Amino acid sequence: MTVHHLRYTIPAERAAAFEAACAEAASALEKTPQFLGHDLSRRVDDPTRYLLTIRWTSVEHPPFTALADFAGDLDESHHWTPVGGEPPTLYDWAGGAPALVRLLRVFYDHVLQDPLLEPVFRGMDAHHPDHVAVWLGEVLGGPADYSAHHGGHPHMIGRHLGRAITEEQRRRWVSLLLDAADETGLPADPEFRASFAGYVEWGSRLAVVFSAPGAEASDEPVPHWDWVKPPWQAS
Ligand code: HEM
Repeated sequence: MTVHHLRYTIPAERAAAFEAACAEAASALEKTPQFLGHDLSRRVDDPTRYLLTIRWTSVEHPPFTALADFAGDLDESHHWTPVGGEPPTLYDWAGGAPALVRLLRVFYDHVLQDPLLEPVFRGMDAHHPDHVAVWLGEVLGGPADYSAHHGGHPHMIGRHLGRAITEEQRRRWVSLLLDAADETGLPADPEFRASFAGYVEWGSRLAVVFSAPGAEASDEPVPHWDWVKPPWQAS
């Protein structure tokens, strides 16, 4: 990960346009796999000074075309790298693609034996477990292969539309996945599991929302999930 700091001096009369351009740039960049997030701050003692912080996967990233009008207001633009090296992603910590494929295959074996979930997944695509492993890998900071080869977020959402998943089914899905994490030996440290369970809870609730009558597909990018409390900060 690279942290990109950009400092701007923007006169008060252009502040609203600048903030709007930053928001527009960020929403365009969210669709690119290199973008991990951003923050825009204003200096407490001088509101004409802005600090735009962008987290990228690497120094190779798309330009800020939406901010071209403010190029002359840019005081400084530098890339920063974390001291002590790159922190591991959740994907690396989990054991990468082999660990996720193992997890999802065991999980869907159990799903197909579960009376509540079997009807939902009856006749599912034989590649479904591996596709969900690719999805999960991208969410947890691994390669952006679901976006590149599997239709990205719109495809994933599309697979849930109209399924009317119940809360009881969602809970069972989550519970079986966490059981499979134990069964396949996913790291059991509290920090990893809290982060993993957090995503599964969030994602499964969105699956319910998108499966409800009247829900529509969206073209948002695949979400990125990060450590809730990194192990290197745990006391
Ligand atoms: C974090 C939660 C979830 C994630 C990350 C997830 C992920 C995915 C993905 C990536 C696909 C598309 C796979 C492909 O590209 O072929 C998919 C399809 C599907 N999901 Fe989910 N899902 C979640 C929750 C749920 C829940 C709670 C249910 C129901 C209880 C569900 C039911 C389905 C079904 C039935 C399909 C279509 C399977 C097929 O016929 O191929 N999902 N899911």
